Amino acid sequence: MTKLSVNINKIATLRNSRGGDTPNLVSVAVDVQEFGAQGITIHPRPDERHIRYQDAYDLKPIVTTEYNIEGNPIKKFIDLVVAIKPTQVTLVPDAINAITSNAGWDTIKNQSFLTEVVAEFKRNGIRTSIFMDPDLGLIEAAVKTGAERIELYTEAFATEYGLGNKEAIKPYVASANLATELGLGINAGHDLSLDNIQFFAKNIPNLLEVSIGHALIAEALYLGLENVVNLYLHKLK
Ligand SMILES: CC(=O)[C@@H](O)[C@H](O)COP(=O)(O)O
Ligand SMILES: NCC(=O)COP(=O)(O)O
Repeated sequence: MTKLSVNINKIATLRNSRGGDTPNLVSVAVDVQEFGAQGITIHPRPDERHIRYQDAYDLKPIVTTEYNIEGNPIKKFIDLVVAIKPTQVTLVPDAINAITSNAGWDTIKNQSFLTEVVAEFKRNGIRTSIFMDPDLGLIEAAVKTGAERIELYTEAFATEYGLGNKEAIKPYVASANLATELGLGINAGHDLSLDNIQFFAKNIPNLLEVSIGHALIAEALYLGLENVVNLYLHKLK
């Protein structure tokens, strides 16, 4: 079965927008796990515009499922992850000012850098996953870094599937088959949603974990809105 890791970046975005502590990130993470999610994902960015580095520490004692920390392995990020020792670190080659993740690693160009970083996390007992486009050559190079998993970057699939192009799954299926053959575990994420997740998960062999944030939090708003509006109306009677 594929595990669902809920990315709670957007909860932190909402909290930060008022400068206070509503919604409380730790309570949300506790509830998300209570509701059955099998993991919590955060992606602290260098500007801390949503998840703050302190959040990563505050979450550590309450994440009883898989704790996945994503980010670009700059020194500050590596130190944070090594101090916290989550279940998994997902390496993402973010540009400093990227609005969101927009590319996977070039595992050929960055082979020696990634190999060093993966070894450092391995020494600390942390599983490493590499965020990747569905490119067979790059996946062959990924295994040489020593990483245990790859995370397939699903934005291209999500966009094409939304336009009705189901063929967009093909490179992901081929990538998953190759990764399995090479002994790499398979995660996936970015722009997965209630609309596309079932099709994606049904077609990708050996999909271990998906991390979903942006759409899941938006869907939680849509699906919860009627209930909350009615609760307010009731209080105003
Ligand atoms: C690696 C990945 O696809 C997600 O972590 C995504 O980047 C979410 O980050 P933001 O919430 O900052 O958009
Ligand atoms: N690794 C992907 C992730 O954590 C969530 O991405 P998104 O659902 O916010 O696009």
